[in-house]
Amino acid sequence: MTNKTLYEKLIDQHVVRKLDDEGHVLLYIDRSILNEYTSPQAFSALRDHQRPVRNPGTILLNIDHVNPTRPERDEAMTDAGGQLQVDYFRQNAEHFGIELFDVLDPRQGIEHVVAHEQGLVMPGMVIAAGDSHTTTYGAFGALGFGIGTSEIEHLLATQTLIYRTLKTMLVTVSGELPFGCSAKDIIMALIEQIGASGATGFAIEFAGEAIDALSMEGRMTLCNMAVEAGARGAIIAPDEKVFAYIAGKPQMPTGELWQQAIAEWRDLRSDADARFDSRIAIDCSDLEPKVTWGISPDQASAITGRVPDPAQEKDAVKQQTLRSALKYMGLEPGTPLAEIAITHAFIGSCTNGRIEDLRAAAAIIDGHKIAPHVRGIIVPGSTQVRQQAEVEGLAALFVNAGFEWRQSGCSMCLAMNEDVLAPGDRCASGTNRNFPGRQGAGARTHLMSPAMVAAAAIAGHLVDVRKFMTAEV
Ligand SMILES: CC(C)[C@H](C(=O)O)[C@@H](O)C(=O)O
Ligand code: SF4
Repeated sequence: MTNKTLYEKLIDQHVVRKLDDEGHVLLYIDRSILNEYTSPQAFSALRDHQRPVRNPGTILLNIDHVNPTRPERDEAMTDAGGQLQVDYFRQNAEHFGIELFDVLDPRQGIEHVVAHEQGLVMPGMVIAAGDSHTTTYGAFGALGFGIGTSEIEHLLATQTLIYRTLKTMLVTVSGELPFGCSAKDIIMALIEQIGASGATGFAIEFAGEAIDALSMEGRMTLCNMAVEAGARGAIIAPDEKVFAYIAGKPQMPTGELWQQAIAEWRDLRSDADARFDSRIAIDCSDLEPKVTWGISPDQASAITGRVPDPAQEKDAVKQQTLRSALKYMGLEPGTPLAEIAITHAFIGSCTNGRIEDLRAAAAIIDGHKIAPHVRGIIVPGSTQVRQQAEVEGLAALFVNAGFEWRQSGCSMCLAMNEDVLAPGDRCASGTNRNFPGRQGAGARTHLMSPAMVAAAAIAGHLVDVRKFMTAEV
């Protein structure tokens, strides 16, 4: 009998060599996904030293950050900088013999949606990629984490990384998710509770009945956004739901190999007496739909709440932090959150751009029109999600309600293409980051679930989604 956490087991299985007594190891990496934005210098360094990529078959190059999402798709980027990045990315794919999902590829999309669609994520894997939301893969019982450009170079050259093992945090979520709430509200509640750096230095394991009950999409939302609490890894022990979801995906084993794989994957769980460095318990039965009112993901509250009053804050530093958040957000203390008017509504991103998110939004929008002063934009997480939404009639429903229905990419999640807000714009956003300028210089972001965004788009202001729901929705 061992007493290890799932995280420790995955690390143990991937350690090539222990490097010191401070927790540094040489870690074997099973898979990597690179985007056009964070990989160029890594490739340049390999070229300078005339090094090959050690195992090109384990890498995928995928364009998502800078590509336009205008409905009529072509290969051209909007600006010269983006075009340069994409052109170099294409050259690197060719030069190093690595598969590329280019803009017009039917498999293209945001990397954290594409990866599992293509069956690249399997339980037990360690996946390091040039993007912080690689934590998403924890939903499949894989350890995923983001790496910087020099680490990408090391990984490409050696298939390994110098890695510092993390402390472990068990987040147990009990209770039944209430009406109107989703995985987004659970993760926003956790971040609000522990703070935007509350899990820095930790790998989180999520467990408990509310996690078991979540769909795969919900689990991905949860693990994806765990990085906004500082976690460089968030993992859920794989169960039958995972196996059913990944079965038959491209690149998954089949037949006898598949049977062997799931037999091994069923053992991927923390031991009953595993020791965690930290434990957090959340009862989700009294959650209410969440929104952020500030410039950090932990500056959040239930939609029934009000903009906080800095004067009530005794701690001078915290008071100043609050004041500057409200100044940037253009909000008055005490304003009911449900009275904050918006100019934009955005649904998309690797946090909430999957088919289930679009279905949740459509269920709210059905039969409504968006408020005349609101520009509503929906950017599916992948080309596959887009096609699926069209087949299901969701796209038509969005368009009839007044939304723009666009092609896939990161888009207004980080505004690196032409999908940029203007100073003073205020966006109800189903994304993951709300720091100043995230969606455009001087623009204001309120994070929330896609259903909440849909409701806000209709109302023209932040609003409690439960007002738009019948008990059956
Ligand atoms: C561009 C990339 C480095 C970045 C990340 O790592 O997360 C981006 O995807 C984001 O969401 O801010
Ligand atoms: S959708 Fe947003 S969070 Fe996700 S990878 Fe793209 S920019 Fe980063």
